[in-house]
Amino acid sequence: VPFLESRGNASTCKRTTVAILGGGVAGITAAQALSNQSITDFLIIEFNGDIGGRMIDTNFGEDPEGNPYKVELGANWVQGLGTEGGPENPIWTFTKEYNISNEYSDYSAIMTFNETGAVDYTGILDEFEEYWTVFEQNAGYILTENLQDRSFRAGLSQAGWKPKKDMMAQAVEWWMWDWETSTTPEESGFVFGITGYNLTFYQYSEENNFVTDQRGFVTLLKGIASTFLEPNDPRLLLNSIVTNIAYSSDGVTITLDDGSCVQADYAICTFSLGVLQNDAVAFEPELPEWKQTSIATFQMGTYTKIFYQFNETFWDPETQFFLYASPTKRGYYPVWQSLTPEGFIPDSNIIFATVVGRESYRIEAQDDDTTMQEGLEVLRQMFPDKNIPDPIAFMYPRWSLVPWSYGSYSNWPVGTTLENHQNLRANVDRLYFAGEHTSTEYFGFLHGAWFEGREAGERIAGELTKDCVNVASGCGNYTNYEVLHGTTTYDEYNAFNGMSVSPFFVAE
Ligand SMILES: Cc1cc2nc3c(=O)[nH]c(=O)nc-3n(C[C@H](O)[C@H](O)[C@H](O)COP(=O)(O)OP(=O)(O)OC[C@H]3O[C@@H](n4cnc5c(N)ncnc54)[C@H](O)[C@@H]3O)c2cc1C
Repeated sequence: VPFLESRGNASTCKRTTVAILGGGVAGITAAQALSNQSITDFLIIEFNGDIGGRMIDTNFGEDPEGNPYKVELGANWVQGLGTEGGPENPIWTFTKEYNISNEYSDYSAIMTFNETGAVDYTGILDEFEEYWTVFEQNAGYILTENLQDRSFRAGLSQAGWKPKKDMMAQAVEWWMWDWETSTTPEESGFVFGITGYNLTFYQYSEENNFVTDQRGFVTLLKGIASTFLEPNDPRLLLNSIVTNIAYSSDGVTITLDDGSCVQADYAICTFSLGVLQNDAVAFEPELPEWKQTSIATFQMGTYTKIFYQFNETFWDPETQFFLYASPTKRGYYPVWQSLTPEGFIPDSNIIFATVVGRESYRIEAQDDDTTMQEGLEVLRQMFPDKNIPDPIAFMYPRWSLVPWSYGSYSNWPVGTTLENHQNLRANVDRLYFAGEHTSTEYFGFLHGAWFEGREAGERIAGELTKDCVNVASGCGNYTNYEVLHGTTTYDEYNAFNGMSVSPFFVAE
């Protein structure tokens, strides 16, 4: 295929100043930042038929009148709200502004179970909380002294938390770690695991509010978008799938799957880390080594909510969370969340389980009925005295297979550095990047995407208008690191360190 043909005939491309690739939170806040600086010539190019990205709901089950409920498949909580006089999470600000119905998630409204039924091991939860202070001190020391990072598992273990084969302790650990990050303590880095937690929950607050709005959580994003987009605004291209991004120091040409193209002075790619990792989009030229390394390094987790609606609430109607410890498998249908309590959706009789990571991949690969039966079997163990009926509705998404996301949200693996992550953020020529995954402070969260979209928009607006409003970190190019250094110099590979043959030795 001739080069020009592969990326569309540039002379017939739509022209725009800034192409915003993706209409999720980051794409919308990027466009808003441009609008705020009077740059109105932009195009938002979005795969789906609506904006929102990972803020996405679906109809599920039915209410007493026979109308479906709305449940959130993706983001569901405002995480870390804010304190009086302190900084406020922007997602919380807009949740209030657009009257998004929500309710405080009370993590102490919890009951604990194992395969024999209800067994109170909430004491282990309290114990883990006490260890958390030690984790924080240790991680803080490693960060300030620039010591070698380790896995979250190693961090836990060195602080004295060793769940061993106690499945109830493992369930507690899953609830406190895997549930938030979608990854195991073995896969996660220690320092940035603790840092990420602190920056959201200590900077704002330790409150998480669960959104139950029957218009969908995305109503919030639509509210923000309505401040600068008209209804049916021609600058929003929906159902438009980007396949190819050709970039240079002069501009960016974007090709869509129908062969049409957009030529822009700048572009902001807000596609998820999963999309970038799955080669769903081709870059011309290939992204530089430093960029590719960062894309390959960070992890895309998968978080799966498995929804059941019953014809009655057979569980305690006031309890929000039911934690289950499987006798054989850590992370097997571990958390069940009820929508019955006051403030949620009381008449719904909806309860949903959450699994992450490998368990998500396992159930994604099997049919719905098999998964439904597995969950029911767990519920029958948890409530041995109840006669548990078959559900009247059942559903779960398969996030790791969704072609516009390929997973749920990102996490920092073992042994990475701030520099490597900065490379994930950094632009390559006129092609900028933003999204949940580029947030150093709030990766994995809605507010991370919100800040990062705004920053990319402000950096480009600063270049175009010569008026830089992003005072904290400037406008135009992001910092990037061409070379990432290891911690062992080549001459240390010697007999004194136990390596008496060269690591490159090959017997003749
Ligand atoms: C199951 C789940 C639970 C979560 N829970 C929470 C939570 O409770 N609280 C919280 O704060 N955060 C939560 N998150 C994270 C939050 O949803 C994300 O951080 C945020 O929505 C990411 O926004 P974004 O703009 O970076 O990316 P996205 O929302 O993914 O936006 C990128 C956009 O690009 C589009 N796109 C992708 N590929 C293409 C292509 N080839 N061509 C054109 N367009 C394309 C996509 O359709 C999408 O609209 C959750 C996420 C998931 C999946």
